[in-house]
Amino acid sequence: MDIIRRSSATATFRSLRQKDWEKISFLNSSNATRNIGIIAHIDAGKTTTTERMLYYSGYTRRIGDVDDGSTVTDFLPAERARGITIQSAAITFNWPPVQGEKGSKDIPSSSRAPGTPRSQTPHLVNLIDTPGHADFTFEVLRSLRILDGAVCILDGVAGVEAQTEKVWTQANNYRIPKIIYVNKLDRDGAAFGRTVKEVGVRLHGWPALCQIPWWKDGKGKLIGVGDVVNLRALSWEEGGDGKVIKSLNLTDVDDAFAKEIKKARVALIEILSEHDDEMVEKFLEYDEDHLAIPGNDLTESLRRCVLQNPQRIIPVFTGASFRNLGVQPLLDAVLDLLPSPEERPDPEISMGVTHSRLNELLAGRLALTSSPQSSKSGKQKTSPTKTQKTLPVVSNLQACALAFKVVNDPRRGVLVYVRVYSGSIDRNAALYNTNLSITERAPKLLRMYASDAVEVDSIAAGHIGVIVGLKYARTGDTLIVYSGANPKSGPPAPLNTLQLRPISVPPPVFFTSVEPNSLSEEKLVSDTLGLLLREDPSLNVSIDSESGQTHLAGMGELHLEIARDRLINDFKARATTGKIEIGYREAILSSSPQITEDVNREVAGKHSRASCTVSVSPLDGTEPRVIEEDDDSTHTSLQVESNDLIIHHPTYTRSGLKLSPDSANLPEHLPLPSIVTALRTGISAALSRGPTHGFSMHSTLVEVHLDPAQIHADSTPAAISTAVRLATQKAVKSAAAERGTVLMEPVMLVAISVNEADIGGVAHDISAARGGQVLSLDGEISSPVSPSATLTTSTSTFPTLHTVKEDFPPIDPRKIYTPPDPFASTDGGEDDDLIGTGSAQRRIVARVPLREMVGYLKHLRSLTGGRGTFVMSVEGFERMSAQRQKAVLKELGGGEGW
Ligand SMILES: Nc1nc2c(ncn2[C@@H]2O[C@H](COP(=O)(O)OP(=O)(O)OP(=O)(O)O)[C@@H](O)[C@H]2O)c(=O)[nH]1
Repeated sequence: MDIIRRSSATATFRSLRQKDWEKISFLNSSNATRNIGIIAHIDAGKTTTTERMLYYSGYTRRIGDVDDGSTVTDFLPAERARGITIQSAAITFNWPPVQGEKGSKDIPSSSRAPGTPRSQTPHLVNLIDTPGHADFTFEVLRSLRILDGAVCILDGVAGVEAQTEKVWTQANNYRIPKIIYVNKLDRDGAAFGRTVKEVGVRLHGWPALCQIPWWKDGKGKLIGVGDVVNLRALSWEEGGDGKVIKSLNLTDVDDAFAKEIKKARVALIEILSEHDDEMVEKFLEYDEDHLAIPGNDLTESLRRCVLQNPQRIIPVFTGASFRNLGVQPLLDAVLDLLPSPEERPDPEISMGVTHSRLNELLAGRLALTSSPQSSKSGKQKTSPTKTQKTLPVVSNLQACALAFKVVNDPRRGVLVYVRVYSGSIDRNAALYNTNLSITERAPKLLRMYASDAVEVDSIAAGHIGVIVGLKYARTGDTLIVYSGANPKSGPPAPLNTLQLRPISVPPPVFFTSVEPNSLSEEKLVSDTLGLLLREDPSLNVSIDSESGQTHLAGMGELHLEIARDRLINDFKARATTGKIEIGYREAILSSSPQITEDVNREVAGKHSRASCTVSVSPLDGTEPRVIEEDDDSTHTSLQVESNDLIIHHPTYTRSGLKLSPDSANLPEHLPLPSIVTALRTGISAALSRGPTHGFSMHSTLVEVHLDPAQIHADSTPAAISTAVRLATQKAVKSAAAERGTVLMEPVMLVAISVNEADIGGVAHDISAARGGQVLSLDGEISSPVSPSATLTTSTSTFPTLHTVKEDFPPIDPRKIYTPPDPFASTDGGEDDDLIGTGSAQRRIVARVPLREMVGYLKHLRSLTGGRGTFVMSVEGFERMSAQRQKAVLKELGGGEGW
């Protein structure tokens, strides 16, 4: 029997000083780095597992506990109070632990002996802990896009839950290699086998069991795991901190367990051979002896399979983090099986209408292809390639990074977490923000260990770090360093529009009012709201032009509750917030004539004037959302939330060139891009309040006809915004006077998991009592979206529910090997049948108006004896019937608006 001590015994990671860090230079190489996320259903044990990772890697001296609020990663007061993770915490540690302090000779070498796994040499792990609650899906998404790999934690009692499926699908969309950790196997009712079969059926991949649970005498007490890859058993001392692991040969464990490990080994080789030719060769090389192939060959084969796209093999590990059992081998698996930044696909970029890949750009091989878009006339046009001739020197592009998270730290100020994709960001570098078109300096750079930090001089490609001192950068912004750029005007076009993997922000569906308690509080409240928006772009702040009231809108009730908590408890803003309500939208039904509005007035002692001509018309949901354009187009199209905006500038190209020497000039201080920004601001304000009920406008096409003669030498952006706002308001009113407006309501795509016995009652309740439309039972979409529905915004965050079948053919659970479950009431065969037919647990997918889903969890629980769960995301907005509209208006106060 061997004792394995894969945890820090002497030095803590934190105790390494800056100069020691520099000495461990291999840790800075990106192939010794893992940027990993932990994804799972709420309460599966992400935070509990992360705390153990920090402890075993030597970063913490005691294990934090979710239940007594002492964890490192859930560090927001609101998170600690609720025991859930709200904000992704990015933390860095190394694994296996660096044992030497002060850069001594104890620091191991980076070189790996042939035939040994990667986990034998120290790596730098950047771990992103993502929230599990559905309201924070956006938070999960923006973390996902910077990850190179993910560990998906499952609750071994509950199995694969609805939220897990959703996040898994999202991770598939980003092509993120994943491994699974089945947690909580110490609990009564733990069902490893059933969970593994659910992985196959619901996550559409073949589970490759790298470990199986070791139950004492085959009964329900978990004492360790069987290591299928290395043919050994690992045990942890009961009640200990888990640092010491005993490794036993198969001859030293009871026969039944040894036999099961061998059975699992055969199954593992079989499944790998189906997906990896090299494994077939190994199998033949070792005379078709499943037990003779060395463990490291299996690890290499697993790695190749995990990196395949699409990923069909899902390595499975197991344990009980709360009992300090199973976490170190999981960390080894992160290094052994998940990719380094260098092994990831070239990141997607966009520059204006061009879509390409970052390394293509850097290598000067930019393929300038536009995303397929159609014109309003429906005609397809081939993509332009003209930008090539104007492409500036790319070798001056010294760094390209994505700000994936902004956090206001009470001690350090605003922290901007970045993932660097190329080059390196050095201290004091001038960062050009391509979303905001501004340059900011990066005065201080940090590497974060949850709430602790080490200052560094630079953050290199492949790494995650923090920039302190940026005043404007927001979550989701792309930051570039371009040598020789003028700090005012930024890098040359089109590099100044370079964006890394942009994600679309779903429309907020709930809102609340925020009222400062006194005039003197107004500034703090507005600054704090500004900061909340920098942190979380899925929040939205608007000011009702009539009542002057501030509205804070978000994705869900919990989302807004947390924002409210942050505002009042964390930032100590003195404000009163209203009830959380559904954010309906208002739409016009007919078009307006062209309306011109002149502004000619004194503002702050300065004379300013501008005119604008605007018309509006309804979008009926069948119109394409974006019209094709290139730098030579004589219009600019933009989207203002769910409304389209087209600015016609017949005498100028989109890039600001005058088409004929005879056409009127634009004033020098107002180039076309500044005018477009001013127009957008004014139109956005006008559309934030509908003419009849005061809800913001939806499905409106606003067309501005820009005549340079209307922009004068004394015009200002503010005057242009005001003129266009007034003109749009008048145009909307005129359209509403013709045929009125209609209310639109958010409609959710809902996935409900229930037991077989409850399916009829729940489906009936959805369609009869809640006006929902059942789309599928068990993931089979019976009918697409209702043809009568006016869905003008499709924002579903799990659209692949519709495509799962074609991407991944169904997996027959009878073909998945699993060891017996100690708590199983039926034998394995019957259980297989249950899972295969979906009789064990059924899933209903439906479209339901959000209004009918408020308080649904409680109702579902009562319908299903507490067993039903559901997830939902916004699918779009739909016009309401006259009857529903009447009911809603009555509820809101007699149809007089608010
Ligand atoms: N019995 C048992 N309980 C566990 C285990 N792991 C976690 N728990 C408990 O499960 C609950 C949820 O654990 P968390 O670690 O907060 O789960 P999470 O996935 O981070 O949850 P969110 O942050 O809300 O997304 C806590 O009460 C933990 O103590 C385990 O291995 N065994």
